[in-house]
Amino acid sequence: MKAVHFGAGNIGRGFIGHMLSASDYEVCFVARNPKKISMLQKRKEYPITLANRDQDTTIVNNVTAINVGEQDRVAEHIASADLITTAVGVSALEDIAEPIAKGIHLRMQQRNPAPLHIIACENAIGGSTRLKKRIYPLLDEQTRQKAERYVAFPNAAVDRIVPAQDHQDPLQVTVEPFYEWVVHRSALLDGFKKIKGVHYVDSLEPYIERKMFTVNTGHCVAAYFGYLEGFKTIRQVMSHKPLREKIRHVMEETGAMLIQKHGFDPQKHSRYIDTILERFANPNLTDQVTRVGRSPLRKLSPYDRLVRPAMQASEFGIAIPHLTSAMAAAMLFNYERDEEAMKLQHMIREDGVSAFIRERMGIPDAHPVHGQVVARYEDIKGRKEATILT
Ligand SMILES: NC(=O)C1=CN([C@@H]2O[C@H](COP(=O)(O)OP(=O)(O)OC[C@H]3O[C@@H](n4cnc5c(N)ncnc54)[C@H](O)[C@@H]3O)[C@@H](O)[C@H]2O)C=CC1
Ligand SMILES: O=P(O)(O)OC[C@H]1O[C@](O)(CO)[C@@H](O)[C@@H]1O
Repeated sequence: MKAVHFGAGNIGRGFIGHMLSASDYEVCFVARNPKKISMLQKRKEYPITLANRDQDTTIVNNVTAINVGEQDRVAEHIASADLITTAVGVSALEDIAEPIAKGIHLRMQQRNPAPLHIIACENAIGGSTRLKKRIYPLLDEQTRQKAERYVAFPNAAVDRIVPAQDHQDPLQVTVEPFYEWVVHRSALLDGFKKIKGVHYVDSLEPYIERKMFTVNTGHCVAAYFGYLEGFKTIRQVMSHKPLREKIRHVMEETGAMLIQKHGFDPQKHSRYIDTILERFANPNLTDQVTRVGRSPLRKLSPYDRLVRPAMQASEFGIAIPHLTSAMAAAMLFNYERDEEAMKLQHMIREDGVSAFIRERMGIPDAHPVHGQVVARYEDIKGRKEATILT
């Protein structure tokens, strides 16, 4: 069985490539970095190290790579593949739609009757559906009709912390031991080769919401609160007891919503939060707050990890003082090397906080969450300025 994976970055190599190879898929990375591509082509393997006490290392084999710019070669690989996966970042899905569309077109021309599954492994709700919406307009009507029968886009939730890193061997990647990959089973076509270790479910929403609004909410909140306090790494943030408590409170607020919406057992959910806090604090992993807080415009968008749980909690009448503080902290993330952070600061300077919350976060002026976020923003900003002045 053959898989084509877009993005040979941290999650691509450290999670998806590893899982696919362990399930006897031949994996071809479609990547951008010429040095990594050439090394993958020559070596056909790379090491991954677990961030545990013994730093256990395993070799991922049966892999190769091609450059995303070689569109004909990419199309040929897609025409004969069984599975396409992606880990390029949600915003880059639009960039890979065209090469995938060309591959599907060639595949249909070649009358390959085998099912093709396309799974976006990104931090987003409905990532594969979003990718499909980018690909379909690029297909002609006949190819689109065939794709409806032979190509499936199951949504998925992926969870494994893989920080940005630099090793002597550019292919090496250190990952946390924990992982969870959940795939929407009902969207699978007959003939799909199961990936070992993947959890297949008929209803994905409870899983993806639990993951996004606990792990991803908690993690980015650790980054934004930590950044405001001047911490560099998530480990430092987690060692600061008052901040760790604040992060837990945010996760308890999203948890109250998740428990009410999906009927999760409160005690089990509390243990889930504990496990996640321990994962953030992993002493064998160094993760920068600026990586975990990256792309704040995306993280503050209406369907992402901050606004979406806040709006749902509000509908259930759940108080969210900590979550609204976290949203305000995200709006104060002004890391100069993050393009989105700079854009965010520019927007707030130009149009004001209220317009940002309305236009970019999708929270109308009259909604109670709107006023709460404005108040928290002014409060945190005021306190920060007072600290700088004293
Ligand atoms: N790192 C983590 O802990 C986790 C990340 N994710 C998600 O996985 C995705 C990837 O994240 P990371 O691996 O951390 O980022 P990364 O920056 O390490 O990897 C992304 C890779 O995609 C490549 N890429 C971007 N555009 C491309 C294109 N058009 N064609 C081919 N390759 C392209 C980049 O060159 C890079 O190597 C994101 O959506 C992220 O939210 C999900 C769970 C955990
Ligand atoms: O690209 P994003 O959304 O910042 O994703 C990275 C986040 O996902 C996580 O892996 C959690 O699944 C964290 O490592 C990190 O905070």
